[in-house]
Amino acid sequence: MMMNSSYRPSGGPDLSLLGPPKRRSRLLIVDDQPINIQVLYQVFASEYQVMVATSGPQALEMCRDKSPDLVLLDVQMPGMNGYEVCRQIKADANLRDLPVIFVTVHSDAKEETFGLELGAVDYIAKPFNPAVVRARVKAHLQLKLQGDLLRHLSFIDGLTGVYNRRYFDECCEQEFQRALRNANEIGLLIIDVDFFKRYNDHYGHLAGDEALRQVAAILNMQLKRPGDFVSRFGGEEFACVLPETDLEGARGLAQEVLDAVRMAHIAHASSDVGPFLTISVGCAVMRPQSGRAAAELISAADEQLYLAKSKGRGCVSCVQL
Ligand SMILES: Nc1nc2c(ncn2[C@@H]2O[C@H](COP(=O)(O)OP(=O)(O)OP(=O)(O)O)[C@@H](O)[C@H]2O)c(=O)[nH]1
Repeated sequence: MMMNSSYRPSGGPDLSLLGPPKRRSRLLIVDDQPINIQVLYQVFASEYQVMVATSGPQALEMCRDKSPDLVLLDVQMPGMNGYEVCRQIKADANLRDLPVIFVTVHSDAKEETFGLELGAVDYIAKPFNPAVVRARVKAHLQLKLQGDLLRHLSFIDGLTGVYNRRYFDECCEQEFQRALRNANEIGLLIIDVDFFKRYNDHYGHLAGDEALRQVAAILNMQLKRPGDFVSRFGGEEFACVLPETDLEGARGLAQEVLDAVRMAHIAHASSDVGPFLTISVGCAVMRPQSGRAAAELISAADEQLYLAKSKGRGCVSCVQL
């Protein structure tokens, strides 16, 4: 599954997803006949946020822009029919998890099988019983929300609550491609806790875990722009992807996170840097061009981290590619 960064809050994952839903579910009704729209609207308007599209292309646009939770899709429409809309939804990595229910007068077994094979979750024949349609939609929405939650959890690091390496790998590549398309710069920080083996040896592994949680929370707080995100890159390493950020901006942020960790005054009696826990930060910035890869940005930030370590730790090292 692709993650769409436009829905990502700054810094870390949206933990509000773990609680009860904060908004009404969004239904998109797609039909070219106003009378059909009206009937379905009346069935659902009191319970859901209902949106309407009257053609296939408009439906696809609304799926991309308005993030509905479920689509009720008429089959027979002039121009692009419902089957084609469904096919395009299922072919789009950002939309393929969106449940589609066909609502149609053409309800023979062959048509129904065809619609389900295209990836629809259900097929409702007209004329329909409103109570049955309501119940079916409710059941499919519950499944959708559970699926969303599971997908979301699969991208979170269990120890620190920030995004995990899997999320980093997908989203760093996605942001890199976006920067390439828009001719923007992109920055990457790779952050490592200094003398962390000694920390574990001195305070114990559980205290080490707690220190990692604290560092993750500090990094989360420092990242304020909607596209920025923190992830756990490895054991005691974190990575921050900074879309649309130049060298000066990335260097400034790197220094801010460094200062914030130091100012948290987490005691580290066996560090050579000072009495408190510190981090080293490798920072790389580039304006991607075709033929270049996100891996280049990652290995450059990693090299800078190595330089920061060799300069004595507790500092930032940056490069513009
Ligand atoms: N408590 C805890 N420790 C971890 C975790 N993941 C990795 N570590 C520890 O982090 C330590 C990293 O050690 P090193 O790679 O030698 O680096 P370092 O001691 O930080 O030394 P420098 O990076 O050179 O400053 C190892 O002892 C790992 O066991 C974790 O999830 N929890």
